[in-house]
Amino acid sequence: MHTDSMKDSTDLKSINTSSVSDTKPYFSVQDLVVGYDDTIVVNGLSFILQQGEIGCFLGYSGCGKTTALRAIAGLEPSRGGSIHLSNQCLTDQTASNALTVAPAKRGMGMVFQDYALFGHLSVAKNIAFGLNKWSAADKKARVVEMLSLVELTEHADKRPHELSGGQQQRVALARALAPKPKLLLLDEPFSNLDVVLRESLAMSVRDILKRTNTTAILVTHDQNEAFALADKVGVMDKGKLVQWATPSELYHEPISPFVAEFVGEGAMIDGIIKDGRIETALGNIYRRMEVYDELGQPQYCAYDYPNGTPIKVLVRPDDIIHDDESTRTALVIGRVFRGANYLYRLQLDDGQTVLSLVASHHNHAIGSHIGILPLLEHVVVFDEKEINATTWSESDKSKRVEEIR
Ligand SMILES: Nc1ncnc2c1ncn2[C@@H]1O[C@H](COP(=O)(O)OP(=O)(O)OP(=O)(O)O)[C@@H](O)[C@H]1O
Repeated sequence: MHTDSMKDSTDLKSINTSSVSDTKPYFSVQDLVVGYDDTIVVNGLSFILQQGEIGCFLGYSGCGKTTALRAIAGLEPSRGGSIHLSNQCLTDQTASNALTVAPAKRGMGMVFQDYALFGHLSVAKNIAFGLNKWSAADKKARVVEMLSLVELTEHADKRPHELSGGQQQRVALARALAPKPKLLLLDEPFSNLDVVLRESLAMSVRDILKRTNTTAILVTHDQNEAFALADKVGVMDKGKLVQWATPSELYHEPISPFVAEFVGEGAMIDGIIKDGRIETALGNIYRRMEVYDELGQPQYCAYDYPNGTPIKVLVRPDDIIHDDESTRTALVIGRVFRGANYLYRLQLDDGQTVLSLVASHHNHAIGSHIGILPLLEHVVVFDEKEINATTWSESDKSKRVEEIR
């Protein structure tokens, strides 16, 4: 079963990048391998970005995000694979004469976690730093433009230490963007900032990158940041890109239980196949086809598994609705106040737990039972080989529609 996003990355293998120039992606990484001494840290990374797209590597600490970013910048040597940017080959270890373009010649800008600003230079001079080959007039105009872009015009003559953390990071962004890089790399750019500022700065950075049509790659371990900033997010695990997809696809169509549990909140419950449906402690799940009849009713069909096959079902907090009228109840075993909502941890009759988002005026004590209404229409299910059995490829779907008709 394939999602379109999977096709994006796997189809790359079949693209003959030398002959089909108009279908060539703006930026492509193919089978990249990077390591330190005897250890492979990035293992076969492949993805593409179109011009102006923002990509992100998301993953636990140590999974190889920064190493992948540094190899793209040319700061770590790659041991395998190729990288192409805007019709230029930056490294190709697959060619008979392996080639590598030096970091300074790759046309990339970088923004780091610690801003790396020059403390003795003014904001304007920091921004002008990479423009030494520009004429004085062009340089001056570009600095004015960048100051306005990051809304720091009135701070042009200040030193970095006179600015807040968020302002300093905007100076770093303006400095990186000033020379018009072909690709901007951002390594945990907001991790020194407090949580509230992080999300609003991520949104304003996205706005700036979109306005300047900048192609960028962000590294973060914070999924809110990834979702606020990126068009495509790659979830990494042990040096591999597990899924490269839009934030919404990652959330609704995770390719494996690892992605499902890493992205968003939720709980996995057990199910078992019985006559083409899945029996669970929350009720039966029928395979939905995302195909509708003339009356707009969704069409269902049987899951392709024999009776007795164990299944894992991902239940998100918004799949469990609190309903006082419901005869199905669950025991409140924990809760977290989230302002508008409580996130309840609920125990089902068979001991399994699920989460539920409930408006915070419904204040139920730990130890009480509440009525629940499970919405099992869009849950994601995984078989024993950890394959997402919910996602339909277009060809699987049309074949199935034909069979049903
Ligand atoms: N210079 C180095 N020499 C040897 N090993 C390294 C070096 N840099 C990183 N590593 C190792 O490579 C692995 C991946 O590190 P990397 O910094 O790429 O991970 P990361 O996903 O960016 O982690 P974090 O989110 O903590 O920054 C880790 O096990 C790390 O210890």
